[in-house]
Amino acid sequence: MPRFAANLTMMFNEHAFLDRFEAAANAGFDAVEFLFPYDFPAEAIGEKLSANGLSVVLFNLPPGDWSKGERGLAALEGRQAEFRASVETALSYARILGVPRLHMMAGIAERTDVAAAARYREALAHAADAAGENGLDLLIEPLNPRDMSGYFLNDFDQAAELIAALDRPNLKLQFDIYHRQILHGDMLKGLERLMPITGHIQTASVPGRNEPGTGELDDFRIFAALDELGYAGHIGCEYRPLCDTVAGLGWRERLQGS
Ligand SMILES: O=C(O)C(=O)[C@H](O)CO
Ligand SMILES: [Mg+2]
Repeated sequence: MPRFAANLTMMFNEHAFLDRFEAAANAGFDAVEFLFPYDFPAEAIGEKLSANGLSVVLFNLPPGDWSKGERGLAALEGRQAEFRASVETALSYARILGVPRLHMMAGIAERTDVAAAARYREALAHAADAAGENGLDLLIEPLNPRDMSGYFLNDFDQAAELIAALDRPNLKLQFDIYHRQILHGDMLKGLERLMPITGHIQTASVPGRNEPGTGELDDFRIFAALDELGYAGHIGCEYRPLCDTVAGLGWRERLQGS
């Protein structure tokens, strides 16, 4: 049976961020992920993890100024120094929190912009090497344009080609089932083909981005396929609950015995 990590950016929003750790543990999770820890000292988050017997399986590098629409610095012009500083910030949090992987967002840029593509590649190589020196994986995730308009990395083959070209053992794909379905479909074949380069999986129903089992896909068939493919990592529950988070967790009972 797959293991699930609660995404504390989307789930347990009934509570303030630092209180979501206890809520997730009380709801039976042993692992969490979140987008960004940087509003809080790493030590404060570390205390919440250890007090609640949780591990953190993923978070992102700082994305630039989110409130101004920035969604990563890597491909942006004139932001290389800031980008490199953001790698160091993420690594300092990673060392304290013990996370095994980081997601690097690409930024808003045209996919046909050759200079942006070169900046992104260079940033990726730098971040992957820095992560590798710390024993971490570095992940990239294609995002669909409905949720993230203008995002540079918006195609799973584009991601796979970059991972092959950069040829770093710790550079991997973040396979978000929700984005994959919106961008390409062909879910089971896509998982089978991309599993060798996949470092983390996330789930949400499509198109609502809610609890598994509430959308157009057979999410439970997909979870079974992940088992069959030998995926041993956590599946991040990156969904917006339709109701109270705990009341909406009934979908996990459908996994018993699967
Ligand atoms: O949006 C997603 O699916 C993510 O996982 C990113 O980390 C943040 O946008
Ligand atoms: Mg995701």
